[in-house]
Amino acid sequence: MNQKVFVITGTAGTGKTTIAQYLHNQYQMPQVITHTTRAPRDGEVDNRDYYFETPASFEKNHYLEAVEYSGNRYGSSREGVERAFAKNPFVSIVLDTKGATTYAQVLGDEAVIIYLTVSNHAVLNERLVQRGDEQARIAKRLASADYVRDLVLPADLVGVAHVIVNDDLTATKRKIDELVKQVSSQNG
Ligand SMILES: Nc1ncnc2c1ncn2[C@@H]1O[C@H](COP(=O)(O)OP(=O)(O)OP(=O)(O)O)[C@@H](O)[C@H]1O
Ligand SMILES: Nc1nc2c(ncn2[C@@H]2O[C@H](COP(=O)(O)O)[C@@H](O)[C@H]2O)c(=O)[nH]1
Repeated sequence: MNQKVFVITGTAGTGKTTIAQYLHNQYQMPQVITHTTRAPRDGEVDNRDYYFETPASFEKNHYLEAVEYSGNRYGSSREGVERAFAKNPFVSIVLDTKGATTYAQVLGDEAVIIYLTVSNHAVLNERLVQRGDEQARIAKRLASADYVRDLVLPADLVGVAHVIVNDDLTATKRKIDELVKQVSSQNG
């Protein structure tokens, strides 16, 4: 079976992590763990949610792509991708739209890009509050140029990304099921 990486992208609160967890629970797809210099949120665990790095340790990995997002560094290392592929031919990764664009360019058909969005952007703030994020962090995130950029599908991903409006989680999961079925059936 050919390898595929399901790249889940979209702005903050659109449900990227939720869908990566669904792909893991429903389809046993491991998530590529990426590296970040941001501090862990409550409940986040090193080596599971991220490889949490210092600015110095961040430099030591071999990145397929790396970005700065809302004042912190993030990167997906070749080592992290290989670790996930060692477990399963289908894996997922959660990236900002800049990283998703790089994956589409570098991996071509091996990357299945999913762009999540919502009908009303106002719900994103509410979702981050419900998730338990600190108000100051939410305000910084929503004011960042990266958050605003990711509210719109980048031109390079038009016609490439599968766009899913995640207003209703049950409906979103059904669309993900259809996509996994389609990719599996085309993957001799
Ligand atoms: N369709 C939905 N309706 C209501 N709440 C949702 C929906 N999808 C996800 N959520 C909730 O919204 C919150 C944000 O979701 P999640 O953490 O998956 O977003 P994210 O895109 O990974 O955000 P970030 O980029 O900030 O990490 C979570 O509490 C999640 O349970
Ligand atoms: N281009 C990359 N983007 C990444 C990577 N790891 C995570 N992310 C994205 O960063 C933002 C912020 O994440 P958060 O956990 O602080 O909310 C979000 O869009 C993630 O998808 C990466 O390695 N490369």
